[in-house]
Amino acid sequence: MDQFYLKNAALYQTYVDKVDPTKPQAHFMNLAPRPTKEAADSSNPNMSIGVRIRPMLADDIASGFPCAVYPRPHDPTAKQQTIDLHDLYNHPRRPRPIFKSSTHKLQHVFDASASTSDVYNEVVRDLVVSAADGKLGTLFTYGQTSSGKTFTVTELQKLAVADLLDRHAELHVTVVELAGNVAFDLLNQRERIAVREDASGTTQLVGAIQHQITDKDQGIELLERAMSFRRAAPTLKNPASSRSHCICRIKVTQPATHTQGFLYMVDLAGSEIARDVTEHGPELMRETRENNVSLSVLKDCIRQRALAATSKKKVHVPIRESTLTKILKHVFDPEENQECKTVVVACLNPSLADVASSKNTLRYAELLGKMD
Ligand SMILES: Nc1ncnc2c1ncn2[C@@H]1O[C@H](COP(=O)(O)OP(=O)(O)OP(=O)(O)O)[C@@H](O)[C@H]1O
Repeated sequence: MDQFYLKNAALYQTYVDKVDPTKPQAHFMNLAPRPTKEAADSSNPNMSIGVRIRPMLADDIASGFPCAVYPRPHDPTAKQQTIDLHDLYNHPRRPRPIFKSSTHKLQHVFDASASTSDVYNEVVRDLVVSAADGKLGTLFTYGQTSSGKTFTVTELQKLAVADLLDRHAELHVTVVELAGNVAFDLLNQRERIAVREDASGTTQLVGAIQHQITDKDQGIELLERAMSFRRAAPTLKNPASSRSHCICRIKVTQPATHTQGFLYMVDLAGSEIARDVTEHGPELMRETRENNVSLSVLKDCIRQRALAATSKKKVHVPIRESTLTKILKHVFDPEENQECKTVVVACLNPSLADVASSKNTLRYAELLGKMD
């Protein structure tokens, strides 16, 4: 596919240049227009979905792949923002490749010019306020490998800590890495820990040390120390690819009222498709398989949780099938009665080389928007 895209990069660009972004969906080369995808439900005040499109990096540009992801200009009056994705296909009965676009609508879209502070102010601050009020807040970033998840979540963690300290909260942080179903404490020399449900059904990180954060600099130092213990390996797509999920949990206590909230900030391992793993050795392949299994359980939980929101029948959400979803139980459990706000930031690498993965990421982001 890469060779096909590279060979037709100039043709692709001529199609992209002809796109009229005011149309609901751009279609060229005699393709019949399709109805625009059903907009995601943005009415749930406890769930926000954002998409962050990282810039094309020097390496992306040097590799010759054009940009495939085009956010439309921000419309402050609209409930949802629009992204167009342009792809190119071979058609057996046509002399030239076919250009095909899809339109995706999401609550919050951050283009390549947006800073992490913009993401924080628009979607994460509310979550932090909620945790400071004694509730549960969860942020997770997901997307294909090298889409900017770690870049985004690392900076958001620091902004959240600074904001919580400004709110005079007492903070205790735990940072855990999940390689498949095995959990390690990143603030205790990668000691292995256990993930268990207690009698009340709450998931506990047994053996993980909670470190108090006393000021911003010490908080940043702790978070950076945790990141330095994270497993990373060079891959075809990312010279410093995180090979695991990373969960940063901040316990937020208000000394005046004794309320206790939790903020979870989760950097998911990158999803990798067959093309991304052609140069993986056996160890990287094993990690990829394990990560893909837990991401797949996560997707099942997302799908089933969305179904549970609309079905009158009891729907099974397979929360216990992976350690990751056990830790995120409060997000997916339809029986959960503690108020929980969730923010998902789907990350995209805009290169045409990754367009199939980007489409998947956007589809799941739209599905998440339907969780009620
Ligand atoms: N918004 C951004 N602005 C500038 N550079 C970015 C941005 N987002 C990501 N990058 C760069 O893109 C590259 C990949 O980002 P990152 O490592 O965060 O991806 P990832 O999704 O966590 O990948 P993996 O799943 O493989 O760990 C890094 O070099 C990072 O610095």
